[in-house]
Amino acid sequence: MSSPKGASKPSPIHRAGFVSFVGRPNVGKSTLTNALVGEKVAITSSKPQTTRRAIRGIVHAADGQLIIVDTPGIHRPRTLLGQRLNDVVTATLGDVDVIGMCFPANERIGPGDRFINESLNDFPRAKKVAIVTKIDATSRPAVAQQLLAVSELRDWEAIVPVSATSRIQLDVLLKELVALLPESPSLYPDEQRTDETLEARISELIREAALEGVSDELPHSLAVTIDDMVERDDKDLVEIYANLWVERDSQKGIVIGHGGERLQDVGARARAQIEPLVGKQVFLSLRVKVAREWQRDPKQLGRLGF
Ligand SMILES: Nc1nc2c(ncn2[C@@H]2O[C@H](COP(=O)(O)OP(=O)(O)OP(=O)(O)O)[C@@H](O)[C@H]2O)c(=O)[nH]1
Repeated sequence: MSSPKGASKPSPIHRAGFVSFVGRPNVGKSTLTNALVGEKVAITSSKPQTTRRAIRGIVHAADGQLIIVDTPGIHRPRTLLGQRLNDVVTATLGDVDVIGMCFPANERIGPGDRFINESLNDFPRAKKVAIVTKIDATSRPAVAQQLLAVSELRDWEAIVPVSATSRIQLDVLLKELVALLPESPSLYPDEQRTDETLEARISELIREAALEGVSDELPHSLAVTIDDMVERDDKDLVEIYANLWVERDSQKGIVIGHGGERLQDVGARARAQIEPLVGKQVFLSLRVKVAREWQRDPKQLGRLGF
């Protein structure tokens, strides 16, 4: 069959693939993921090492689809939980097309950055891009200095300065990342932004609310499970029954707060985030429970979803 007259030009190249952002804790990986995806999919927090799961955010660009696999910070394991985090990182990075290593513009490159940069040699398949984050937080000369320092670490495919919170250069970064992906049709439907289950996203929002304004020892000791989600027939309402797990009785006190005030606050903040997600009113029941030393116990880790 001959081709019809005036057949349309071959369509432009479409790309799709996986990217993972790595870097020391607190360099802005989760915030960058959220800013690129345009919807809250990854937990962000001012506390380091709060990202546990490989969460995918999906960015739909005109010429490609970028699937972001958000990994926890690479660090040396201290507990069994730490060990599992590193396993997640290794499994994830072995599988992605592009690794975006993040360096905050406002902090000098240190041994932690060098350690991670060197470990990237173990993943030869992935193309490596340097992302200088938080450029809003420092001066232009300091950003320039950081770009130079980063360029000396390895032969990057690209070096892109960005600010996730001020939304500076996000389009440039997206273009660079998509250009490095393999030619492929979209891997996910257009309307989809994440492949996390609703339950997992709700758990993360509760965890994030519970971590706000607590002392540094708590983040690793906090896990959330959802017992039940009930859609009410008579009202536009979802009832969510969740447990907040801590390791020690003393931590239980911290989470609940004086007269239960803190827990009420946590519930209110979590609910405000969950309601737009489920598109309904939410009744949220939070119970704080103690699972002793759960970070070191494989059985408990399994039960808590790690
Ligand atoms: N000024 C400024 N702050 C930022 C920017 N991006 C992130 N931050 C802040 O940096 C802190 C850490 O951000 P996260 O996105 O949680 O960092 P992360 O690298 O995902 O941290 P882990 O999950 O611990 O690995 C938060 O307080 C953010 O608000 C940015 O572009 N500008």
